[in-house]
Amino acid sequence: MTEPAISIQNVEKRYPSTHALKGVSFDIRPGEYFGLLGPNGAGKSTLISIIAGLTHATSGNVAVLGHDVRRDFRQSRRALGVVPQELVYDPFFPVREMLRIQAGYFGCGKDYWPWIDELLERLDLTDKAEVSMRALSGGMKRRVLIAQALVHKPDVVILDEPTAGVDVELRRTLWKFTRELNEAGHTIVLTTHYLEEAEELCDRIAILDRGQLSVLEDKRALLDRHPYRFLSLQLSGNGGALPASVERLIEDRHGDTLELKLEQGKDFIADVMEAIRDAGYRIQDVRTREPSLENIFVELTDHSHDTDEDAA
Ligand SMILES: Nc1ncnc2c1ncn2[C@@H]1O[C@H](COP(=O)(O)OP(=O)(O)OP(=O)(O)O)[C@@H](O)[C@H]1O
Repeated sequence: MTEPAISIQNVEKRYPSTHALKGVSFDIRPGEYFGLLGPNGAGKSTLISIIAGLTHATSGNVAVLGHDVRRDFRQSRRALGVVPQELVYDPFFPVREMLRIQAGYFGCGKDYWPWIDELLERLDLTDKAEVSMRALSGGMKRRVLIAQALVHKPDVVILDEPTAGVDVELRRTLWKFTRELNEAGHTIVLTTHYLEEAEELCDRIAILDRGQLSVLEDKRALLDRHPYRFLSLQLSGNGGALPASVERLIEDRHGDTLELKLEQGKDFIADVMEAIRDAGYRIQDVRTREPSLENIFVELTDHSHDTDEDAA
């Protein structure tokens, strides 16, 4: 069997006041584009820190391409490129020099310089190569961070919210670039709060929720497993009260528009429209929409109906 890109077995992490990871196990397969999602405080950053060897798990095992992150730290770290959430850099070095130094930390010498120039090119940084970090804009610094994580051509790349606060153009550049890296054989792990990003890019999705794995599934299967669709109806006319059969489907109303959620095989568009016409309205416009990953995520991580016991 092929070695997992990342293997996570029974990982627990306890901080003095928080049980951040409560026994998490899953494998990330080589070559996949993997989405690690979860609400704030779910434990994503803690798990990434453990994978990167920056924090130790309280118990459990993690390996990158078969290298245990504690016992074989150097090899596991060498196989990994982590694009961090926060900007950390030395302000005085010019960009290209800084990247060459960074490559040196991984034992990568001059034969990696052409790759560094390629990274600069792909991230639109070539004309900034001689500029010092402190003179770059926030978006440019973020591009450098990505280059920095990739200087040693790691097999596995972790992107921890790479597009938080970046403009649309850079976001597009990054999407394209990471997809190309993935096509070239790199395993990509993406954490993001932009669910449309995960929906667009990822093959499989894991959702961490309060320190536990609540979902691990192919994206397509996850989307298909939620068999409902949204119906948006624009009404006119002075009709009366809508029947209960329609009222119970209403998710939102704004102006003359009703947003309804219909379960496949149970609620039928034709029946709904007929009931609305019978109530004395004209239907001016009809739109339907499939659920997005965002809708599913909200549904799966909504704890508003939980009891206190569930949270413990
Ligand atoms: N160094 C630390 N010391 C104590 N508690 C911590 C520490 N780091 C994280 N925690 C706690 O562990 C839990 C998980 O936090 P973590 O940052 O891993 O979540 P996250 O899923 O990355 O959240 P976000 O999406 O907000 O970044 C939280 O309750 C957090 O307060």
